[in-house]
Amino acid sequence: MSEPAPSMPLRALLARIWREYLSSRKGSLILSILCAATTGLLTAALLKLLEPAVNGLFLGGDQPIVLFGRFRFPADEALIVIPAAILTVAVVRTLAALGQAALVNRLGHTIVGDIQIRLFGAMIRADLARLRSQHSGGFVSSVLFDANLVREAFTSGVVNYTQNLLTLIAVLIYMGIIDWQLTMVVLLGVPLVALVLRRFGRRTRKAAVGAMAETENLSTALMENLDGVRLIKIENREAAEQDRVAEVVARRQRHVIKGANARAFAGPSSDLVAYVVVAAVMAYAGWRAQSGEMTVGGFAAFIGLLLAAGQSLRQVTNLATVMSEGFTAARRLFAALDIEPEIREAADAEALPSGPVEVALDQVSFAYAGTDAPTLDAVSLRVAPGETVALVGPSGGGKSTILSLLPRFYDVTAGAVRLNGMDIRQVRISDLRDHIALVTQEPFLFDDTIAANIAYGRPGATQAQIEDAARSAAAHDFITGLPDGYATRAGEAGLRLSGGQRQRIAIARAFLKDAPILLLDEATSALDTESEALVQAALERLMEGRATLMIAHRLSTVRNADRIYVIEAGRVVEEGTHDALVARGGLYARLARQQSLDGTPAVEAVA
Ligand SMILES: Nc1ncnc2c1ncn2[C@@H]1O[C@H](COP(=O)(O)OP(=O)(O)OP(=O)(O)O)[C@@H](O)[C@H]1O
Repeated sequence: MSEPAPSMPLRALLARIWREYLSSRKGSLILSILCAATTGLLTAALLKLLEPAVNGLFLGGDQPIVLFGRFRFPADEALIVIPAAILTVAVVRTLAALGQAALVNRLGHTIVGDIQIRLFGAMIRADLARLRSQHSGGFVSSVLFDANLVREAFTSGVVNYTQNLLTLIAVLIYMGIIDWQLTMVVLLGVPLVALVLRRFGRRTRKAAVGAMAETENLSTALMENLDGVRLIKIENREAAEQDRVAEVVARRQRHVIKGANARAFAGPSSDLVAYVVVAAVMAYAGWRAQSGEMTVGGFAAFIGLLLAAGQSLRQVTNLATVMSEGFTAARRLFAALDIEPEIREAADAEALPSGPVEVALDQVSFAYAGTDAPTLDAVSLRVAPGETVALVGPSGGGKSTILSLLPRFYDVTAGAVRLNGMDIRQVRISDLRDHIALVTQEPFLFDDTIAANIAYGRPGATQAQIEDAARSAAAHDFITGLPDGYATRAGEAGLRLSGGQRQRIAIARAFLKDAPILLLDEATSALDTESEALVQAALERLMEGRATLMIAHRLSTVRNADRIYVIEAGRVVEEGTHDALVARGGLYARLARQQSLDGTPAVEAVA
């Protein structure tokens, strides 16, 4: 495992980026760096041509023209040779620049795609506990924004950096060739420019960190508002929510503006220093030209090169800030990618053979992370194949928690959940989940066709199998009445489907999955009486032959259960059939009386 990403030193960070994202694309990367290097060197070469151009074209004379210190031409060919040389260098430079752009764009965007896919993979495989503790806005802003910052840093950043750094080096070398003493004067100005830019660079980085955090807050606020839109409307809180979002936008803006200003001010400030250097060079060069130690062409080329040096230095420092933004984003991304799920498959996990399954909780205790008191305390229960077992009891007692332990959404803290006697931590996770169908109070439908929603757990199912499942779930008739039947998109229809219809689609999904264990989490409690009757009948067909564990608040739905466990404050306080528990006169009998199931009139409803 790599070291924790947020504190990862730069070298380790670069090594990891190289290993995971760049090494497999070595070819493209090297080619783009070569193109960048060519562009950089030829930019300097174009400026260097100013020297023979001015000397050969304007000052004339019989001196032969020397290009790049080695190609000699007679003086009378100057009018042809110099433009031809400029054109040749310019064309090659343009081709290299185009190649660089195309390669960098492709490389960069493939890397972004890679990061986004990995982030999504990490998110969807993360423990439920972690997903619950973090708002989805954070994941969204990582996937959409942070990944792009990394792209900027490691493609355009690295490649443009190389280009400008090489231009800078080549320009300084050419300057040195023209006049080394003058070049020394220039070099005195470099640390000054670097100092100015560093100062602004630090401000940019700080702003980037702040902006990233606020981008996360903004996506969280947006998603929260969309999720809670009904509540917002019913409470007339639109304006208040807009103000809340405006605050986040303003906070983010402050960071973004600070960063943009730091970046924008860095240029002109370093330009000022550069012009001070140019002024000094002018004075010194003029003095040297007067004493005949420098040609006019040399002087012109020198000034051209000097301006180019300033430009490249500015770019290099600008890119340094882009890269540091990228590093910050990469550290955040790696930190997110590095969190290992705690629910892991044992190395020697075994397959779970298909067929009927007996479920048993054996002295199970459980505490949610970060809570002191255990949520479940030594709970034991069992469900044989074909049996229906109900969990009832006061709100917050731990019934839903028991259901979450079966598919290993959470792992027990003590005791064991067993299937046919096998501890579920010794079973392959995919096998375990293949054996369980879950129907909840508010079934989730994807924005896909009704058919695809039913077949979600069995992607290879045929249309006939899907329709069979829908018939068993009493859903076929209403589905065929939809505009496009089974091909109707649930996203569009989702809003039109009633709670009972959505529930029956979920039941059809469970029929098709045909798992031996069925978990029902208040599957009928959100329905009206008529829908409830339809759904209840479908559920009863679904329960046949399976080990069913159901939670119900309305005791009318559990009176036919083979066994009822009454859960209070994380413990099983009573166990038995409806009649036996009513006769016992304990908590269940009290709940039954409140719901007038024992023949006496209702006193109060149970929450
Ligand atoms: N993700 C979680 N993190 C921390 N505590 C939790 C979490 N989920 C539930 N709890 C706590 O665990 C206890 C049991 O909750 P659980 O949802 O299992 O009860 P329940 O019997 O199903 O309640 P209800 O009938 O109201 O659905 C409650 O005190 C609840 O606050």
